[in-house]
Amino acid sequence: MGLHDNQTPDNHQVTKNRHFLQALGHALDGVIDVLRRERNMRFHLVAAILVLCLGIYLGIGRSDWIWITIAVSMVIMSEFVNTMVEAIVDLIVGERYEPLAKVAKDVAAGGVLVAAGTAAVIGCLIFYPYLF
Ligand SMILES: Nc1ncnc2c1ncn2[C@@H]1O[C@H](COP(=O)(O)OP(=O)(O)OP(=O)(O)O)[C@@H](O)[C@H]1O
Repeated sequence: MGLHDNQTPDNHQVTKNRHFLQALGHALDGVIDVLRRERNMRFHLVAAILVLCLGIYLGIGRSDWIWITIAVSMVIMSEFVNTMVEAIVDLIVGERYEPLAKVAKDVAAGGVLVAAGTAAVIGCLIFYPYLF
């Protein structure tokens, strides 16, 4: 790949994307990064696939699928925010202990917990009538 004027000499881009495909490529890098860095994200993904299979198997209704979609995307988005907060905090404070870094990371992790808990409740409310 040739050196463009929005890249450093070592080929790392540090300026705005020039076109949609370049932006899309970086957005996909972000998705892969979250999957690589976050063990919980891989767990959430497996859980989402299981819910998808169960939903298809039980033939759940259209509005149930809408709720499941909202619940799954809420958990995934919270993992993205959590990873983003961790990266920014680590960038700023590195290995140094900072009480505010702890607050930022703990609150971000708490957000994932709340989202996952809410998704679990939604899942129970949806699947209960089909199973029992
Ligand atoms: N620089 C820091 N200063 C103060 N506390 C920190 C700092 N870095 C991490 N911590 C504390 O250690 C905990 C774990 O940090 P880590 O970076 O592994 O985040 P995590 O939320 O455990 O990540 P994951 O979401 O991958 O499980 C944080 O929740 C926070 O309480």
